[in-house]
Amino acid sequence: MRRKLAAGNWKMNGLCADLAEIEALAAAPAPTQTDRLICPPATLIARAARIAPGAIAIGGQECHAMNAGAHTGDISAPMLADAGASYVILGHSERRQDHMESDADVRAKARAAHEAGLTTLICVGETLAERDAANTLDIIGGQLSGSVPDHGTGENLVIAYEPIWAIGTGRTATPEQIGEVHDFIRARLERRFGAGVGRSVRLLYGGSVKPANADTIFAVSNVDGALVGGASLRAADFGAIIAALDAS
Ligand SMILES: O=C(CO)COP(=O)(O)O
Repeated sequence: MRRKLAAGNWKMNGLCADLAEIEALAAAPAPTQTDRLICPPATLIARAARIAPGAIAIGGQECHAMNAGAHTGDISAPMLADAGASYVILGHSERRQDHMESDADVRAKARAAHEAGLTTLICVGETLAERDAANTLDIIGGQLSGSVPDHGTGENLVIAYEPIWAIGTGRTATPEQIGEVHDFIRARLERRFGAGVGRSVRLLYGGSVKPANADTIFAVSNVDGALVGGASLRAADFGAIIAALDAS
């Protein structure tokens, strides 16, 4: 059985004082079937990783495809691992848009991350125009084949479906929309990697997940957890989402 995963993406939010939110999560009763992950800004990774090792995993939000070199401002996968991260988010739509990251870039970064021992959380998702043109599954299929490296395993690969129109908008995809895409991703992974690996990769939904809609989302087939933005910044909200996932 796949363990559930509640992942928080703090994006460009969080100062040292906000580490108290991770401390508050760590002080709450631990879920039994759910892994917890926080991806704070890179400046906080090393300190965050010392708060609750083994209980709350810490991840980066991006890494470079090279391990070291003349790349001012970038962070490599071995650096993330060295700071205490065990996961990294790759191919988030904000990175694809703001930094023009292509599927090939994401794939190269994922390869470097796996070599550094990190679990990659690879994001895919369509724009509203693509959905309205009935291209959603084609777009997701293309992003999966382009972004996910061949050597992924059930242990080091997580896929997050984040419809771009649902991120930070308060507009959540319907259970039918989420189910259709998650079933499609599962089928694609099984076809490409075989049933063993394909069935063990965890699939997360992301896009305006809140305590109020968590139960509905976690009841959808092939939803193994959530990648949460805004509602992961406060322990009270993220804790409620974790509890809903653990009980689902
Ligand atoms: O992009 C997201 C997580 O990676 C979702 O963000 P929100 O939960 O703020 O919509």
